[in-house]
Amino acid sequence: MRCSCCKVCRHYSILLDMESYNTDDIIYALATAWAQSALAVIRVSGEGCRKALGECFSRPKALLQAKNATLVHGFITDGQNGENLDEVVAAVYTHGHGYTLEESVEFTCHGSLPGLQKLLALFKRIGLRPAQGGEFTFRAFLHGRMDLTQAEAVQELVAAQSPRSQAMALSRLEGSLKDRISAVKEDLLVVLAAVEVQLDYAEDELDEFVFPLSRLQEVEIALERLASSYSVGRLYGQGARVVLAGATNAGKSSLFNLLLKQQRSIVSATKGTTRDYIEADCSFEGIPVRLYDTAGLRESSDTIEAEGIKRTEQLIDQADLVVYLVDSTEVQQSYRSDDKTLVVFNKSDLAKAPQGSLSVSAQSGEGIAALASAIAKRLRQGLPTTGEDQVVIESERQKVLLLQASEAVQRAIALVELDIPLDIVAAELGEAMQSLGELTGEVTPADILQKIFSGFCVGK
Ligand SMILES: Nc1nc2c(c(=O)[nH]1)N(C=O)[C@@H](CNc1ccc(C(=O)N[C@@H](CCC(=O)O)C(=O)O)cc1)CN2
Ligand SMILES: Nc1nc2c(ncn2[C@@H]2O[C@H](COP(=O)(O)OP(=O)(O)OP(=O)(O)O)[C@@H](O)[C@H]2O)c(=O)[nH]1
Ligand SMILES: [Mg+2]
Repeated sequence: MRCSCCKVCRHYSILLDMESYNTDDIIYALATAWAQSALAVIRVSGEGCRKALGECFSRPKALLQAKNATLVHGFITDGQNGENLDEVVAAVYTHGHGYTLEESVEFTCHGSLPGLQKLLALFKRIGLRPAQGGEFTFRAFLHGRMDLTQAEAVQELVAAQSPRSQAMALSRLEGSLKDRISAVKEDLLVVLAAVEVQLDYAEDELDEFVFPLSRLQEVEIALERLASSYSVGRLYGQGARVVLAGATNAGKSSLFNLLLKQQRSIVSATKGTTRDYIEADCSFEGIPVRLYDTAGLRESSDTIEAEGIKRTEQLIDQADLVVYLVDSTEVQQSYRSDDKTLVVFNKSDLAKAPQGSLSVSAQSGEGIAALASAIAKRLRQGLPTTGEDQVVIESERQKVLLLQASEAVQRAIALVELDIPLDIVAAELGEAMQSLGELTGEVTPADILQKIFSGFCVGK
Protein backbone atom coordinates (compact mmCIF):
# COMPACT_ATOMS: atom_id res chain seq x y z
CA MET A 1 0.00 0.00 0.00
CA ARG A 2 1.29 3.41 -0.93
CA CYS A 3 2.12 5.60 2.06
CA SER A 4 -0.56 8.26 2.51
CA CYS A 5 1.67 10.75 4.28
CA CYS A 6 2.49 12.89 1.28
CA LYS A 7 2.58 12.93 -2.49
CA VAL A 8 6.30 12.60 -2.91
CA CYS A 9 6.94 9.91 -0.35
CA ARG A 10 8.36 6.78 -1.85
CA HIS A 11 7.88 4.69 1.24
CA TYR A 12 5.27 2.06 1.47
CA SER A 13 3.30 1.86 4.65
CA ILE A 14 2.65 -1.54 5.98
CA LEU A 15 -0.56 -1.89 7.88
CA LEU A 16 0.49 -1.97 11.42
CA ASP A 17 -0.21 -5.13 13.26
CA MET A 18 -0.36 -4.20 16.92
CA GLU A 19 0.42 -7.75 18.01
CA SER A 20 3.67 -7.82 16.10
CA TYR A 21 4.30 -4.35 17.42
CA ASN A 22 6.56 -5.58 20.15
CA THR A 23 8.29 -2.69 21.88
CA ASP A 24 11.08 -4.97 23.14
CA ASP A 25 12.34 -5.42 19.60
CA ILE A 26 15.17 -3.38 18.17
CA ILE A 27 13.72 -1.77 15.07
CA TYR A 28 15.40 -0.09 12.12
CA ALA A 29 14.32 1.83 9.05
CA LEU A 30 15.53 4.24 6.45
CA ALA A 31 14.34 7.64 7.69
CA THR A 32 15.07 9.48 4.46
CA ALA A 33 13.57 8.93 1.02
CA TRP A 34 14.36 5.84 -1.00
CA ALA A 35 16.24 7.81 -3.62
CA GLN A 36 19.80 8.59 -4.49
CA SER A 37 21.03 11.51 -2.42
CA ALA A 38 24.15 12.93 -0.82
CA LEU A 39 23.38 11.45 2.58
CA ALA A 40 20.79 9.09 3.99
CA VAL A 41 19.80 8.31 7.55
CA ILE A 42 19.04 4.89 8.96
CA ARG A 43 17.43 4.91 12.38
CA VAL A 44 17.78 2.10 14.88
CA SER A 45 15.90 2.09 18.16
CA GLY A 46 15.47 -0.27 21.10
CA GLU A 47 17.25 -1.19 24.30
CA GLY A 48 20.55 -2.97 23.64
CA CYS A 49 20.81 -1.67 20.09
CA ARG A 50 24.38 -0.43 20.53
CA LYS A 51 25.56 -3.82 21.67
CA ALA A 52 23.78 -5.50 18.77
CA LEU A 53 25.17 -2.98 16.28
CA GLY A 54 28.67 -3.47 17.67
CA GLU A 55 28.73 -6.68 15.63
CA CYS A 56 28.83 -4.73 12.40
CA PHE A 57 30.53 -1.47 13.38
CA SER A 58 34.26 -0.86 13.12
CA ARG A 59 34.43 0.73 16.59
CA PRO A 60 32.05 -1.26 18.80
CA LYS A 61 33.57 0.03 22.02
CA ALA A 62 33.28 3.68 21.01
CA LEU A 63 29.63 3.07 20.15
CA LEU A 64 28.91 1.39 23.48
CA GLN A 65 30.72 4.00 25.55
CA ALA A 66 29.46 7.05 23.70
CA LYS A 67 27.69 9.62 25.83
CA ASN A 68 24.17 10.67 24.94
CA ALA A 69 23.83 12.92 21.91
CA THR A 70 27.35 12.39 20.61
CA LEU A 71 28.69 11.35 17.24
CA VAL A 72 30.92 8.39 16.48
CA HIS A 73 32.64 8.08 13.13
CA GLY A 74 33.33 4.62 11.73
CA PHE A 75 32.58 1.96 9.14
CA ILE A 76 29.71 -0.43 8.89
CA THR A 77 31.33 -3.79 8.27
CA ASP A 78 30.01 -7.13 7.28
CA GLY A 79 30.91 -9.18 10.35
CA GLN A 80 31.17 -12.38 8.31
CA ASN A 81 34.01 -11.30 6.01
CA GLY A 82 35.08 -8.02 7.56
CA GLU A 83 34.28 -6.07 4.39
CA ASN A 84 33.50 -2.37 4.83
CA LEU A 85 30.03 -1.59 3.49
CA ASP A 86 29.95 2.15 4.13
CA GLU A 87 31.66 4.95 6.00
CA VAL A 88 29.17 6.52 8.38
CA VAL A 89 28.57 8.85 11.30
CA ALA A 90 26.58 7.34 14.14
CA ALA A 91 24.54 9.66 16.35
CA VAL A 92 24.04 7.98 19.69
CA TYR A 93 21.16 8.50 22.10
CA THR A 94 21.10 6.70 25.42
CA HIS A 95 18.01 5.43 27.21
CA GLY A 96 15.64 8.27 28.18
CA HIS A 97 16.85 10.55 25.40
CA GLY A 98 16.37 11.12 21.70
CA TYR A 99 13.17 10.97 19.74
CA THR A 100 11.90 7.61 20.97
CA LEU A 101 13.33 7.98 24.50
CA GLU A 102 14.89 4.56 23.94
CA GLU A 103 18.53 3.74 23.39
CA SER A 104 18.99 4.50 19.72
CA VAL A 105 21.50 5.12 16.97
CA GLU A 106 21.10 7.07 13.74
CA PHE A 107 23.57 6.29 11.00
CA THR A 108 24.22 9.03 8.49
CA CYS A 109 25.32 7.06 5.46
CA HIS A 110 26.07 7.80 1.84
CA GLY A 111 22.84 8.05 -0.09
CA SER A 112 23.59 5.27 -2.57
CA LEU A 113 20.70 2.90 -3.16
CA PRO A 114 22.83 -0.26 -3.53
CA GLY A 115 24.81 0.79 -0.45
CA LEU A 116 21.66 1.34 1.59
CA GLN A 117 20.31 -1.99 0.43
CA LYS A 118 23.44 -3.71 1.77
CA LEU A 119 23.19 -1.97 5.14
CA LEU A 120 19.48 -2.71 5.57
CA ALA A 121 20.04 -6.36 4.68
CA LEU A 122 22.91 -6.53 7.17
CA PHE A 123 20.80 -5.09 9.99
CA LYS A 124 18.19 -7.73 9.30
CA ARG A 125 20.83 -10.44 9.31
CA ILE A 126 22.11 -9.45 12.75
CA GLY A 127 18.58 -9.86 14.15
CA LEU A 128 17.12 -6.37 14.08
CA ARG A 129 13.53 -6.01 12.89
CA PRO A 130 12.42 -3.64 10.10
CA ALA A 131 10.17 -0.97 11.62
CA GLN A 132 6.55 -0.71 10.61
CA GLY A 133 4.89 2.53 9.54
CA GLY A 134 4.89 5.10 12.34
CA GLU A 135 6.62 2.77 14.76
CA PHE A 136 9.30 5.23 15.94
CA THR A 137 6.68 7.88 16.62
CA PHE A 138 4.48 5.25 18.26
CA ARG A 139 7.32 4.53 20.67
CA ALA A 140 7.83 8.25 21.28
CA PHE A 141 4.11 8.43 22.11
CA LEU A 142 4.16 5.31 24.32
CA HIS A 143 7.15 6.57 26.28
CA GLY A 144 5.49 9.92 26.85
CA ARG A 145 7.52 12.20 24.59
CA MET A 146 4.27 13.36 23.02
CA ASP A 147 0.53 12.93 23.21
CA LEU A 148 -1.59 11.75 20.31
CA THR A 149 -2.24 15.26 18.95
CA GLN A 150 1.52 15.77 18.75
CA ALA A 151 2.10 12.38 17.15
CA GLU A 152 -0.49 13.23 14.51
CA ALA A 153 1.23 16.58 14.04
CA VAL A 154 4.49 14.82 13.15
CA GLN A 155 2.87 13.25 10.13
CA GLU A 156 0.90 16.39 9.27
CA LEU A 157 4.12 18.42 9.45
CA VAL A 158 5.94 16.13 7.05
CA ALA A 159 2.97 16.03 4.68
CA ALA A 160 2.25 19.80 4.77
CA GLN A 161 1.55 21.20 1.31
CA SER A 162 1.84 24.88 2.18
CA PRO A 163 4.04 27.04 4.42
CA ARG A 164 1.04 27.96 6.56
CA SER A 165 0.00 24.36 7.05
CA GLN A 166 3.59 23.45 7.95
CA ALA A 167 3.66 26.23 10.56
CA MET A 168 0.32 25.15 12.03
CA ALA A 169 1.47 21.53 12.27
CA LEU A 170 4.71 22.58 13.95
CA SER A 171 2.74 24.55 16.50
CA ARG A 172 0.68 21.45 17.28
CA LEU A 173 3.87 19.39 17.52
CA GLU A 174 5.12 21.93 20.04
CA GLY A 175 1.99 21.21 22.07
CA SER A 176 -0.35 24.11 21.30
CA LEU A 177 -3.34 21.83 20.77
CA LYS A 178 -2.42 19.58 23.66
CA ASP A 179 -2.22 22.60 25.98
CA ARG A 180 -5.53 23.95 24.74
CA ILE A 181 -7.22 20.61 25.42
CA SER A 182 -5.56 20.34 28.82
CA ALA A 183 -6.97 23.72 29.80
CA VAL A 184 -10.46 22.65 28.72
CA LYS A 185 -10.15 19.38 30.64
CA GLU A 186 -9.00 21.29 33.70
CA ASP A 187 -12.13 23.44 33.52
CA LEU A 188 -14.36 20.41 33.05
CA LEU A 189 -12.74 18.71 36.03
CA VAL A 190 -13.39 21.70 38.25
CA VAL A 191 -17.07 21.58 37.31
CA LEU A 192 -17.20 17.80 37.69
CA ALA A 193 -15.55 17.99 41.11
CA ALA A 194 -18.12 20.53 42.29
CA VAL A 195 -20.92 18.31 41.02
CA GLU A 196 -19.46 15.22 42.68
CA VAL A 197 -19.33 17.01 46.02
CA GLN A 198 -23.02 17.79 45.67
CA LEU A 199 -23.75 14.18 44.84
CA ASP A 200 -21.68 12.78 47.71
CA TYR A 201 -23.17 14.84 50.48
CA ALA A 202 -26.73 15.27 51.56
CA GLU A 203 -28.26 18.62 50.70
CA ASP A 204 -28.56 19.75 54.29
CA GLU A 205 -24.83 19.40 54.85
CA LEU A 206 -23.95 21.85 52.12
CA ASP A 207 -24.41 25.52 51.37
CA GLU A 208 -26.73 26.29 48.53
CA PHE A 209 -25.14 25.14 45.28
CA VAL A 210 -24.76 27.49 42.37
CA PHE A 211 -23.86 25.60 39.23
CA PRO A 212 -20.78 27.06 37.47
CA LEU A 213 -22.71 27.44 34.25
CA SER A 214 -20.63 30.23 32.73
CA ARG A 215 -17.51 28.11 33.02
CA LEU A 216 -19.23 25.35 31.12
CA GLN A 217 -20.35 27.80 28.46
CA GLU A 218 -16.78 28.96 28.00
CA VAL A 219 -15.67 25.37 27.60
CA GLU A 220 -18.33 24.81 24.99
CA ILE A 221 -17.25 27.89 23.02
CA ALA A 222 -13.60 26.85 23.15
CA LEU A 223 -14.40 23.36 21.89
CA GLU A 224 -16.58 24.59 19.08
CA ARG A 225 -14.00 27.13 18.01
CA LEU A 226 -11.31 24.47 17.82
CA ALA A 227 -13.59 22.13 15.88
CA SER A 228 -14.45 24.85 13.37
CA SER A 229 -10.77 25.58 12.76
CA TYR A 230 -10.75 22.26 10.87
CA SER A 231 -12.07 23.94 7.72
CA VAL A 232 -9.05 26.28 7.76
CA GLY A 233 -6.59 23.48 8.51
CA ARG A 234 -8.03 21.37 5.74
CA LEU A 235 -7.89 24.20 3.20
CA TYR A 236 -4.23 24.99 3.87
CA GLY A 237 -3.29 21.37 4.48
CA GLN A 238 -5.05 19.48 1.75
CA GLY A 239 -5.76 22.34 -0.59
CA ALA A 240 -8.68 22.90 -2.95
CA ARG A 241 -9.75 21.87 -6.42
CA VAL A 242 -10.25 24.76 -8.80
CA VAL A 243 -11.72 24.03 -12.22
CA LEU A 244 -11.41 26.37 -15.20
CA ALA A 245 -14.59 25.96 -17.23
CA GLY A 246 -16.49 27.83 -19.90
CA ALA A 247 -17.39 27.80 -23.57
CA THR A 248 -14.87 26.74 -26.20
CA ASN A 249 -12.35 29.43 -27.07
CA ALA A 250 -13.06 31.44 -23.91
CA GLY A 251 -9.35 31.25 -23.15
CA LYS A 252 -9.27 28.60 -20.41
CA SER A 253 -6.07 27.00 -21.60
CA SER A 254 -4.43 30.41 -22.03
CA LEU A 255 -5.38 31.32 -18.47
CA PHE A 256 -4.24 27.92 -17.18
CA ASN A 257 -0.81 28.43 -18.72
CA LEU A 258 -0.61 31.97 -17.42
CA LEU A 259 -1.46 30.94 -13.86
CA LEU A 260 1.07 28.12 -13.96
CA LYS A 261 3.67 30.29 -15.73
CA GLN A 262 4.24 27.32 -18.00
CA GLN A 263 3.08 26.32 -21.49
CA ARG A 264 1.22 23.21 -20.35
CA SER A 265 -2.00 23.25 -22.37
CA ILE A 266 -2.40 23.61 -26.11
CA VAL A 267 -3.87 26.99 -27.05
CA SER A 268 -5.43 27.56 -30.46
CA ALA A 269 -8.12 29.57 -32.20
CA THR A 270 -9.86 26.32 -33.09
CA LYS A 271 -12.87 25.65 -30.89
CA GLY A 272 -12.73 22.39 -29.00
CA THR A 273 -8.94 22.25 -28.70
CA THR A 274 -8.85 20.87 -25.16
CA ARG A 275 -10.54 17.50 -24.76
CA ASP A 276 -8.75 15.55 -22.06
CA TYR A 277 -8.59 17.66 -18.93
CA ILE A 278 -5.19 18.69 -17.65
CA GLU A 279 -4.34 19.23 -13.99
CA ALA A 280 -1.46 20.89 -12.21
CA ASP A 281 -0.58 22.08 -8.71
CA CYS A 282 -0.18 25.72 -7.85
CA SER A 283 -1.09 28.00 -4.98
CA PHE A 284 -3.08 31.16 -4.42
CA GLU A 285 -2.04 33.30 -1.46
CA GLY A 286 -0.61 30.26 0.25
CA ILE A 287 -3.58 27.99 -0.41
CA PRO A 288 -2.46 24.85 -2.23
CA VAL A 289 -4.60 24.38 -5.31
CA ARG A 290 -5.01 21.66 -7.88
CA LEU A 291 -5.98 23.53 -11.03
CA TYR A 292 -7.85 21.89 -13.92
CA ASP A 293 -8.04 23.00 -17.53
CA THR A 294 -11.07 21.41 -19.15
CA ALA A 295 -12.80 20.80 -22.44
CA GLY A 296 -14.90 23.80 -23.50
CA LEU A 297 -18.64 23.47 -23.00
CA ARG A 298 -20.78 23.36 -26.13
CA GLU A 299 -23.23 21.09 -27.90
CA SER A 300 -21.15 18.57 -29.76
CA SER A 301 -21.92 15.67 -32.06
CA ASP A 302 -18.29 14.55 -31.96
CA THR A 303 -18.26 11.58 -29.58
CA ILE A 304 -14.73 12.24 -28.35
CA GLU A 305 -15.43 15.88 -27.63
CA ALA A 306 -18.74 14.94 -25.98
CA GLU A 307 -16.85 12.57 -23.67
CA GLY A 308 -14.46 15.39 -22.81
CA ILE A 309 -17.41 17.65 -21.97
CA LYS A 310 -18.92 14.93 -19.77
CA ARG A 311 -15.66 14.81 -17.85
CA THR A 312 -15.67 18.59 -17.49
CA GLU A 313 -19.11 18.32 -15.92
CA GLN A 314 -17.90 15.67 -13.49
CA LEU A 315 -14.97 17.89 -12.51
CA ILE A 316 -17.34 20.80 -11.98
CA ASP A 317 -19.36 18.65 -9.58
CA GLN A 318 -16.28 17.73 -7.57
CA ALA A 319 -14.77 21.22 -7.59
CA ASP A 320 -14.42 23.47 -4.57
CA LEU A 321 -14.47 26.42 -6.94
CA VAL A 322 -15.32 26.78 -10.62
CA VAL A 323 -13.72 29.69 -12.44
CA TYR A 324 -16.19 30.19 -15.27
CA LEU A 325 -14.52 32.00 -18.09
CA VAL A 326 -16.57 34.12 -20.50
CA ASP A 327 -15.23 35.54 -23.75
CA SER A 328 -15.93 39.28 -23.53
CA THR A 329 -16.07 39.55 -27.32
CA GLU A 330 -18.99 37.16 -27.51
CA VAL A 331 -22.40 38.15 -26.28
CA GLN A 332 -23.38 35.23 -24.16
CA GLN A 333 -26.94 34.85 -23.03
CA SER A 334 -26.40 32.69 -20.01
CA TYR A 335 -23.59 31.32 -17.96
CA ARG A 336 -23.11 29.32 -14.85
CA SER A 337 -23.74 31.08 -11.65
CA ASP A 338 -23.99 29.46 -8.28
CA ASP A 339 -22.23 29.82 -4.97
CA LYS A 340 -19.18 27.87 -6.01
CA THR A 341 -18.72 29.67 -9.29
CA LEU A 342 -16.61 32.73 -9.95
CA VAL A 343 -17.51 34.30 -13.29
CA VAL A 344 -14.53 35.90 -15.02
CA PHE A 345 -14.55 37.85 -18.28
CA ASN A 346 -11.56 37.20 -20.50
CA LYS A 347 -10.00 39.08 -23.42
CA SER A 348 -10.22 42.48 -21.75
CA ASP A 349 -7.72 43.67 -24.36
CA LEU A 350 -10.41 43.21 -27.04
CA ALA A 351 -13.68 44.15 -25.40
CA LYS A 352 -15.01 45.75 -22.26
CA ALA A 353 -16.46 43.48 -19.61
CA PRO A 354 -19.73 44.33 -17.83
CA GLN A 355 -19.44 46.93 -15.08
CA GLY A 356 -18.28 45.53 -11.77
CA SER A 357 -17.28 42.13 -13.14
CA LEU A 358 -13.93 40.42 -12.82
CA SER A 359 -12.08 41.04 -16.01
CA VAL A 360 -8.76 39.67 -17.24
CA SER A 361 -6.71 39.22 -20.33
CA ALA A 362 -5.09 35.82 -20.54
CA GLN A 363 -3.01 37.23 -23.37
CA SER A 364 -1.59 40.40 -21.79
CA GLY A 365 -1.83 39.26 -18.17
CA GLU A 366 -4.00 42.20 -17.21
CA GLY A 367 -6.11 41.57 -14.10
CA ILE A 368 -4.39 38.29 -13.21
CA ALA A 369 -3.21 39.41 -9.77
CA ALA A 370 -6.73 40.54 -8.93
CA LEU A 371 -8.09 37.22 -10.17
CA ALA A 372 -5.63 35.27 -8.02
CA SER A 373 -6.66 37.13 -4.92
CA ALA A 374 -10.36 36.79 -5.81
CA ILE A 375 -9.86 33.01 -6.05
CA ALA A 376 -8.11 32.92 -2.66
CA LYS A 377 -10.83 35.06 -1.14
CA ARG A 378 -13.57 32.79 -2.46
CA LEU A 379 -11.80 29.69 -1.15
CA ARG A 380 -11.55 31.29 2.27
CA GLN A 381 -15.16 32.45 2.24
CA GLY A 382 -17.23 31.33 5.19
CA LEU A 383 -14.18 30.07 7.08
CA PRO A 384 -13.56 31.30 10.60
CA THR A 385 -10.87 33.94 10.83
CA THR A 386 -7.84 32.53 12.55
CA GLY A 387 -5.25 34.79 14.06
CA GLU A 388 -1.56 33.96 14.26
CA ASP A 389 -1.91 32.65 17.79
CA GLN A 390 -4.94 30.47 17.18
CA VAL A 391 -4.63 26.73 17.24
CA VAL A 392 -5.87 25.16 14.02
CA ILE A 393 -6.58 21.46 13.60
CA GLU A 394 -6.21 19.46 10.41
CA SER A 395 -7.42 16.02 11.40
CA GLU A 396 -10.99 14.95 10.84
CA ARG A 397 -10.68 12.51 13.73
CA GLN A 398 -9.89 15.42 16.03
CA LYS A 399 -12.77 17.46 14.68
CA VAL A 400 -15.25 14.64 15.29
CA LEU A 401 -14.06 14.17 18.88
CA LEU A 402 -14.13 17.91 19.58
CA LEU A 403 -17.71 18.07 18.30
CA GLN A 404 -18.67 15.05 20.41
CA ALA A 405 -17.23 16.73 23.48
CA SER A 406 -18.88 20.04 22.66
CA GLU A 407 -22.27 18.36 22.14
CA ALA A 408 -22.00 16.54 25.46
CA VAL A 409 -21.25 19.86 27.17
CA GLN A 410 -24.20 21.46 25.38
CA ARG A 411 -26.46 18.71 26.67
CA ALA A 412 -25.07 19.20 30.16
CA ILE A 413 -25.84 22.93 29.97
CA ALA A 414 -29.39 22.23 28.77
CA LEU A 415 -29.91 19.74 31.61
CA VAL A 416 -28.73 22.24 34.21
CA GLU A 417 -31.06 24.87 32.79
CA LEU A 418 -33.95 22.41 33.09
CA ASP A 419 -32.95 21.63 36.68
CA ILE A 420 -32.45 17.92 35.89
CA PRO A 421 -30.70 15.96 38.67
CA LEU A 422 -26.94 16.43 38.78
CA ASP A 423 -25.98 12.81 38.31
CA ILE A 424 -27.33 13.02 34.77
CA VAL A 425 -25.37 16.22 34.19
CA ALA A 426 -22.26 14.49 35.52
CA ALA A 427 -22.69 11.65 33.03
CA GLU A 428 -22.66 14.11 30.12
CA LEU A 429 -19.57 15.84 31.46
CA GLY A 430 -17.93 12.44 31.83
CA GLU A 431 -18.70 11.76 28.20
CA ALA A 432 -17.06 15.02 27.17
CA MET A 433 -13.96 14.06 29.18
CA GLN A 434 -13.92 10.68 27.47
CA SER A 435 -13.93 12.25 24.01
CA LEU A 436 -11.10 14.59 24.96
CA GLY A 437 -9.13 11.67 26.40
CA GLU A 438 -9.51 9.88 23.11
CA LEU A 439 -8.30 13.00 21.32
CA THR A 440 -5.07 13.19 23.29
CA GLY A 441 -4.53 9.43 23.34
CA GLU A 442 -5.07 8.70 27.02
CA VAL A 443 -8.03 6.41 26.38
CA THR A 444 -7.74 5.74 22.68
CA PRO A 445 -8.60 2.16 21.68
CA ALA A 446 -5.78 0.11 20.14
CA ASP A 447 -7.52 -0.29 16.80
CA ILE A 448 -7.78 3.47 16.44
CA LEU A 449 -4.14 3.95 17.42
CA GLN A 450 -3.28 1.37 14.81
CA LYS A 451 -5.22 3.26 12.18
CA ILE A 452 -3.52 6.52 13.04
CA PHE A 453 0.06 5.28 13.14
CA SER A 454 -0.24 2.97 10.17
CA GLY A 455 -0.86 6.00 7.95
CA PHE A 456 2.69 7.14 8.67
CA CYS A 457 5.80 6.44 6.66
CA VAL A 458 8.11 3.66 7.61
CA GLY A 459 10.95 5.48 9.35
CA LYS A 460 8.75 8.00 11.18
N1 LIG B 1 18.66 13.32 13.72
C1 LIG B 1 17.38 13.54 13.97
N2 LIG B 1 16.84 14.70 13.61
C2 LIG B 1 15.51 14.93 13.86
C3 LIG B 1 14.69 13.97 14.49
C4 LIG B 1 15.31 12.75 14.86
O1 LIG B 1 14.68 11.83 15.38
N3 LIG B 1 16.64 12.59 14.58
N4 LIG B 1 13.35 14.24 14.74
C5 LIG B 1 12.36 13.29 14.84
O2 LIG B 1 11.28 13.36 14.27
C6 LIG B 1 12.93 15.63 14.77
C7 LIG B 1 13.35 16.26 16.06
N5 LIG B 1 12.82 15.60 17.21
C8 LIG B 1 13.57 15.30 18.33
C9 LIG B 1 13.07 15.53 19.58
C10 LIG B 1 13.88 15.37 20.68
C11 LIG B 1 15.16 14.93 20.56
C12 LIG B 1 16.10 14.80 21.74
O3 LIG B 1 17.12 14.17 21.66
N6 LIG B 1 15.80 15.44 22.88
C13 LIG B 1 16.71 15.52 23.98
C14 LIG B 1 16.41 16.75 24.82
C15 LIG B 1 16.80 17.97 24.06
C16 LIG B 1 16.71 19.23 24.87
O4 LIG B 1 16.97 19.20 26.07
O5 LIG B 1 16.43 20.27 24.21
C17 LIG B 1 16.66 14.32 24.90
O6 LIG B 1 15.62 13.68 24.97
O7 LIG B 1 17.67 14.06 25.54
C18 LIG B 1 15.66 14.63 19.30
C19 LIG B 1 14.86 14.82 18.19
C20 LIG B 1 13.52 16.33 13.57
N7 LIG B 1 14.98 16.11 13.48
N1 LIG C 1 -6.90 38.78 -27.61
C1 LIG C 1 -6.98 37.77 -26.73
N2 LIG C 1 -6.99 36.51 -27.17
C2 LIG C 1 -7.06 35.53 -26.28
C3 LIG C 1 -7.11 35.78 -24.89
N3 LIG C 1 -7.17 34.59 -24.25
C4 LIG C 1 -7.16 33.64 -25.21
N4 LIG C 1 -7.11 34.18 -26.41
C5 LIG C 1 -7.10 33.49 -27.68
O1 LIG C 1 -8.32 32.78 -27.81
C6 LIG C 1 -8.12 31.55 -28.49
C7 LIG C 1 -8.62 30.39 -27.64
O2 LIG C 1 -7.80 30.28 -26.49
P1 LIG C 1 -7.71 28.97 -25.66
O3 LIG C 1 -6.94 29.29 -24.43
O4 LIG C 1 -7.21 27.84 -26.47
O5 LIG C 1 -9.24 28.74 -25.31
P2 LIG C 1 -9.94 27.53 -24.54
O6 LIG C 1 -11.00 28.11 -23.70
O7 LIG C 1 -8.94 26.70 -23.89
O8 LIG C 1 -10.61 26.75 -25.75
P3 LIG C 1 -11.02 25.20 -25.85
O9 LIG C 1 -9.89 24.37 -25.38
O10 LIG C 1 -11.29 25.03 -27.28
O11 LIG C 1 -12.25 25.03 -25.02
C8 LIG C 1 -6.64 31.47 -28.80
O12 LIG C 1 -6.44 31.91 -30.10
C9 LIG C 1 -6.02 32.44 -27.80
O13 LIG C 1 -4.82 32.98 -28.25
C10 LIG C 1 -7.11 37.14 -24.46
O14 LIG C 1 -7.15 37.47 -23.27
N5 LIG C 1 -7.03 38.09 -25.42
MG1 LIG D 1 -8.40 24.71 -24.04
